[in-house]
Amino acid sequence: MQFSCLPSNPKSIVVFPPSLRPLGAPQSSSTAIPVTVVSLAHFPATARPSLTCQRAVRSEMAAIDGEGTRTLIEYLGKGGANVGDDLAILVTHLQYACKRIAALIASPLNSNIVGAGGGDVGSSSSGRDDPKSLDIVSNDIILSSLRNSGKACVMASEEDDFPVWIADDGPFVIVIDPLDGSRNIDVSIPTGTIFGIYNRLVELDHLPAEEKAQLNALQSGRRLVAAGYALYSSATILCLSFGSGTHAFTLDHSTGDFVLTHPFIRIPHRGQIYSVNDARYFDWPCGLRQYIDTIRQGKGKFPKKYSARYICSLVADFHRTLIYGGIVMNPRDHLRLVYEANPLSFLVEHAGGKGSDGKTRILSIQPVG
Ligand SMILES: O=P(O)(O)OC[C@H]1O[C@](O)(COP(=O)(O)O)[C@@H](O)[C@@H]1O
Repeated sequence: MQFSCLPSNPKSIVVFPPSLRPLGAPQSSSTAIPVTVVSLAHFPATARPSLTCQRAVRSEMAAIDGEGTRTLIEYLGKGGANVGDDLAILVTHLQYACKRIAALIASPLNSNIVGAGGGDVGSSSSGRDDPKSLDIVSNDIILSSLRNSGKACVMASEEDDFPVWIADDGPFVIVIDPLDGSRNIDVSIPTGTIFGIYNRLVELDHLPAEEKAQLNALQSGRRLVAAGYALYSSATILCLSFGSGTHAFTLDHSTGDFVLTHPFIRIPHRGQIYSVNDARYFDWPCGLRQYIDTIRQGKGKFPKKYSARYICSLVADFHRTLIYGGIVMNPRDHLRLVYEANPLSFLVEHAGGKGSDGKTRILSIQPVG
């Protein structure tokens, strides 16, 4: 890991390093990677949004300025981001699934289900009447929504061993972690759903379902059409990007609508918070130890001492970093490129930040398995 290349006074950052992969382990969808989120100033001009994209953003902003409250459904339509009918329908089904998961997590009845911390449940070897974990129930909710949408060809989920082929004519590929952070659910710590959306690769249509499901799910993050997360916390937030800005919607429980509350999020140029599991300090490479030591003593170019915040729930730690700035990272080997790092990197890049493994742009890493 090359943390020596990080500035000693980083702007806002998210990091998950690859060199902590077990030796010889392939870089794959199940591989952890470092992610760095830095301000737009750190991008070369060529990596900045194109003029066409900037024009689309300006007209979208004008549309938002001219109106009051805007719901997600309105935002998706012709007067808003105008994402196209297929994508609008898909996202409508996904947001419904997220609302069902939010309700499930908050329900007193979910003790009949089992938190992911509750041991080995819901596995295929269990009996039919065994309780399922909330992860598995969330996975089922998402799959059924995608089937109902008619717009998904494949769902690749962190919960499934293999991607599930849904429909030959579904235009979109969905990669998803249905319930991240669920280890903490029994103590009501925030959790989240993370997803990415790709176009179906029509050139693979002739292949057997299993093969085309795999290959469609292994697209590079650069090909993402959209990405998002739902944060299940004191408020339920749905944060989305369709490639022109990153926007967050808050669930209004009185109407059941997601309302646009954070249009065009810009990650602050500089934050004062670092977020990492400090207990692993002695496992970190020395570059990372030096970097954290420097910022927490206020010895970088930015003279203030950074504070630590670590919820141990990726969506919650990421969301705080997106809004307040700073750096969030996981230098261990258990966050996934396909389901977690790619969608979050897409979101942070469209908010003016950066996702890195310490030396490489996350979105440029080709998943291999
Ligand atoms: O134990 P660590 O290294 O602090 O990891 C915590 C991270 O693991 C996660 O719980 C994800 O783990 P899973 O992918 O196994 O659900 C994240 O939400 C969190 O950021």
